[in-house]
Amino acid sequence: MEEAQCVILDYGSQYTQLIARRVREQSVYSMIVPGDSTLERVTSYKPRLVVLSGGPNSVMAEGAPTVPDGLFEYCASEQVPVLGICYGLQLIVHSLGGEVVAGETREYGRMEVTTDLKSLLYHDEHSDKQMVWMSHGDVAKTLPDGFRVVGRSSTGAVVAIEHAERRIYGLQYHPEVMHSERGVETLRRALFDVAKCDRSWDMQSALDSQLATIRTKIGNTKHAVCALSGGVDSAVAATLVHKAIGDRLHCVFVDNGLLRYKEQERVRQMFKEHLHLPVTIIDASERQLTKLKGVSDPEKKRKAIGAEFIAIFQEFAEKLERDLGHKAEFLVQGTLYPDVIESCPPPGSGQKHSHVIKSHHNVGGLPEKLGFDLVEPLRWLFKDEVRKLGLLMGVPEVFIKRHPFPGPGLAVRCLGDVTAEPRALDVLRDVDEIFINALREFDLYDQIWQAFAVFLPIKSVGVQGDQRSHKHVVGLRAITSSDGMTADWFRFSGDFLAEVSNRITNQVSDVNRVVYDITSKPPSTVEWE
Ligand SMILES: Nc1ncnc2c1ncn2[C@@H]1O[C@H](COP(=O)(O)OP(=O)(O)OP(=O)(O)O)[C@@H](O)[C@H]1O
Ligand SMILES: O=c1[nH]c(=O)c2[nH+]cn([C@@H]3O[C@H](COP(=O)(O)O)[C@@H](O)[C@H]3O)c2[nH]1
Ligand SMILES: NC(=O)CC[C@H](N)C(=O)O
Ligand SMILES: [Mg+2]
Repeated sequence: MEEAQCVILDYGSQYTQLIARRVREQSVYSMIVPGDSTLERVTSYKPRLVVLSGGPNSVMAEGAPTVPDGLFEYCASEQVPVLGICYGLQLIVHSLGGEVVAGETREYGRMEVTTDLKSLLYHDEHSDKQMVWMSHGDVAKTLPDGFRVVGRSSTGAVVAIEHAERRIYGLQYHPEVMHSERGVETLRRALFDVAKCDRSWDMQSALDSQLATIRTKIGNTKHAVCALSGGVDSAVAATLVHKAIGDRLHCVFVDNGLLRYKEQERVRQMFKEHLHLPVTIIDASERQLTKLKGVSDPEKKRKAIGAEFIAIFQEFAEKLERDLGHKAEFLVQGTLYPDVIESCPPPGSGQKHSHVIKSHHNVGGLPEKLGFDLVEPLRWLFKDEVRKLGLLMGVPEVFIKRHPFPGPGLAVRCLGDVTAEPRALDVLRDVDEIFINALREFDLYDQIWQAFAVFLPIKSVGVQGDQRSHKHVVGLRAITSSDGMTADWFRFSGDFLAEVSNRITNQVSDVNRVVYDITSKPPSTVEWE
């Protein structure tokens, strides 16, 4: 049986994989298992640290997930430390005799906490104050015997606890998210100072093992279709699979009518100059927009787009079979972990406690009858890890540095029925182009993780040239992030925003008002739908 120094019990947090990647970043191999696994399963990995993840449930609710029977006894007898995060902390408190109650207010986003520098979790820090990221409603009211508080919020709430002798630790905040300032250091202390793990994992070994896995899966004669979007994930996935199976890989790019300004031409040029892989471009704009007519529910829109993508890939595979005589049994997609976790708890993944946030077109939006076996070599990675893997394989910077662009494209940025207002998509394209060009001109593009415009299906009153106008409102969004799981809005200067707003209202005649989105994720998401 495989060994993993760190075993993460998953209670359905949006951030479980993020914990795993933070552990990978420390060169420690980790394994995620469902929160209700048996004790035997957990102990079979011979962990040196057991982490209990966050989750959407409340420990007080009937049927809420609990720790495997005997976990705390095993950890005590084998001297294996336990770290609970958010729901994990609440589980520790609830299971060992303390009390968890619903907080008076829920806490989402940034918060300053004061920590006890005597705790092993914080022991070599210079300051006892740090900014952390919260996402919870319940709080620990009384602690089980032997526990003490080692971190408090400015309002006095318990945010970190420990039982130093039993080596059980709990954090109410999320150390794994980038916006928790010193979260990585805290996890590092848990891994090395508390649990004495060794560093023995790296990206090159992950690359080698992925290549071997792909070769075994596709074999020496079979063919695969690769959905290529011009974005970084599919460029890296295609490069990886091409390394494994060479010309048996057939790439296809779909223009679904929801792309940005001149995207098809630009992507065609990028593929030609930089990627050197044969790509077939399919124009499916009309059929996709017809399918979206009258659909305004965001989930229905996403599913309609996912289904159409697959229909097009299937037709492409049939054409390949007719032209070349090879049946493509596999579909390669650049699916990343955030696509998976927000979309659906995939069967067998152990994420059955998670909530569906939105169905990404390439995961939860897929139709039931796929007709392909999926090859998704990046499925367990995050965007920045994919960028690193891409650089390791020599994928050109034009792909690596591009802002992400979702497969459902402008459909999730044009709220409601995208066909309701005939000019909506064109207005959105023009506004987006002005905004992105301004970011490049003012040297801001690379400081921002993702930026785009949103078309709102409402009109507002304005005055232009002494005349009353009744025109559309557009939103601008720009965020900082490292992986898209959490995000903060980018602090532009007022002058920059004024310049962009001016350009938009002067150049796009359908718009008389521009607003800037100042919400973090959580509580918002990056895209508006
Ligand atoms: N227009 C498209 N044509 C073909 N495949 C697409 C298209 N858009 C998305 N896909 C497929 O869906 C996957 C997920 O899309 P997603 O936008 O998350 O990744 P990406 O486009 O490769 O990278 P990025 O997130 O940087 O935009 C892609 O990796 C690709 O396999
Ligand atoms: O390929 C994709 N298909 C989708 O259906 C999809 N939905 C969101 N995104 C991108 O994922 C990141 C996180 O976005 P959200 O906070 O809106 O979920 C952001 O980078 C989004 O642009 C998608 N990408
Ligand atoms: N993020 C979490 O783990 C949340 C835990 C629990 N559902 C709460 O709201 O307090
Ligand atoms: Mg994309």
